[in-house]
Amino acid sequence: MAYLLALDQGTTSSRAIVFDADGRVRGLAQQAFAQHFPAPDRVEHDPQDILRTQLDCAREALANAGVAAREVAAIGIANQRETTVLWERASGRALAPAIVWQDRRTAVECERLRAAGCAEDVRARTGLELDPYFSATKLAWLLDHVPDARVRAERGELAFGTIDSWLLWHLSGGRLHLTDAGNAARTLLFNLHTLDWDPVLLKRFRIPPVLLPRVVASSGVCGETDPALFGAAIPIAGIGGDQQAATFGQACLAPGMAKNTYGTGCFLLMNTGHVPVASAHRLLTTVGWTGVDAAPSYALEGSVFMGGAVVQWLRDGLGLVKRASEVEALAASVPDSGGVVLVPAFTGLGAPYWDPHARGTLLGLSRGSGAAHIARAALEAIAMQSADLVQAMARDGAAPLAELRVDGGAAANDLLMQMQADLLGVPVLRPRLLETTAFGAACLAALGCGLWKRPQEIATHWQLDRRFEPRWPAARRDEARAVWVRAVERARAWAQD
Ligand SMILES: Nc1ncnc2c1ncn2[C@@H]1O[C@H](COP(=O)(O)OP(=O)(O)O)[C@@H](O)[C@H]1O
Ligand SMILES: O=P(O)(O)OC[C@H](O)CO
Repeated sequence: MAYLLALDQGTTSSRAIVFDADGRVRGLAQQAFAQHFPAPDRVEHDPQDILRTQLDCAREALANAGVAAREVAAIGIANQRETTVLWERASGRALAPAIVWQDRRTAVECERLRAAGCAEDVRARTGLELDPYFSATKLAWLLDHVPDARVRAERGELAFGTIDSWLLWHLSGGRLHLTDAGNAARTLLFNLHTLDWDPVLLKRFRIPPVLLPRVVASSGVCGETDPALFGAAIPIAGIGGDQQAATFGQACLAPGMAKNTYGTGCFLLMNTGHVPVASAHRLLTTVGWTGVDAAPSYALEGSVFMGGAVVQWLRDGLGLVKRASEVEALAASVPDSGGVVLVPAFTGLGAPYWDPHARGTLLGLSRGSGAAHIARAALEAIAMQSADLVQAMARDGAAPLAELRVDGGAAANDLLMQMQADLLGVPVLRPRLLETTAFGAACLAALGCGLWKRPQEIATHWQLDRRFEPRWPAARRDEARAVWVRAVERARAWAQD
């Protein structure tokens, strides 16, 4: 039997899963790692923590599965995207903490570039917003603030990478400096149309080209692991940003199919086929994957910064629940939120608003409001933000959504999934395997190493757990949406000054 090892390097934890050739989970390991918030607008990870936890998980998952490295046909990597690492080529040592995708320290620089009239051109080239979310301004910040970094970069001593590149470098003992087009497409430095680094953008963001990884196919053998790591060299045959990987793992292979992942944030991606569809409503156009069909696949994406993280805040910030899973019973103990609306713009608002100055807002409180109403409002906010994305996609002329496939930690919440179906007016489909990100990475690797022959094989492994049917009439939906729109207006631009 041949096996696949999927590495899922997420924002709050590293995971590894061993799948067999029929797509069944054989072994799993997960390790959380420290989140660092050195200032209100900063979020950092220690790149060494990322590496250590990821390698530990890989070894533990193999041990749990009772699988030896030589039995693994290929490794697939899925990773938190945009998070930026700068390291020294000679030693493989990171020069500074990784700047995480949620970090807003470069908001002012993005504003300066927008004021200089760059946003439209950047959008046309990259499909992205000029927002601190993406890697380019984070990398420029590192080059400007780490002592000697810019000179050393110019001399070719340093390497830049998103987390896929950082892992690949160390998995290969420093031999591979690579990324895939899906990850590259999140940097603000990559041209969606030429599928290569864009010289105009490199100049605009002041990035020396010598820092950049080589772009390879998302699915295809790109190298192998250092034999010292797992006891034998393992081919590496899949690379995907975690949201792209989840879209692949959800078998959203045909244009118009969409998935939403409810993790720390919410990420809704719709496959648009082999053409990049430009958004007029501030969604992102992104590369899905390459190397699967002759032409690359593209997606329209909406990214919400606070998804399941709202529930973490109820737990850690307010102490309303002890565990995230308890929020469902608390919210279900009241029939509605009693007029309470929470806009969780704790780190600004992502798509379709892109307002780094919006802040969290709790509205409609009365003497009767209690913890349960706030919990319910928090779940509604997650569903409302996702509905904003679907609405923007419809306004962009996307085919009406027939169904939404869901995954991620918070998709386990039945009440939230029912709210989502009610608010969208389409069925929400939850698969049995919620680890679709890791599964997608395994699928990219299985096809990349030739273990699987056709992408359609993925669909044969996708199994339904539960289908949530919409129950609200359109009028009720519109009413609820109108209240939400008013609440979002109150939250916007709050921290402008
Ligand atoms: N039953 C639940 N209801 C609502 N949210 C939940 C539930 N279980 C977990 N979560 C939330 O889901 C998130 C974890 O999901 P996960 O997919 O592991 O995230 P990530 O990959 O971003 O680290 C956390 O933010 C947590 O608060
Ligand atoms: O680690 P996740 O699952 O929260 O995903 C993070 C995204 O890739 C950020 O764009």
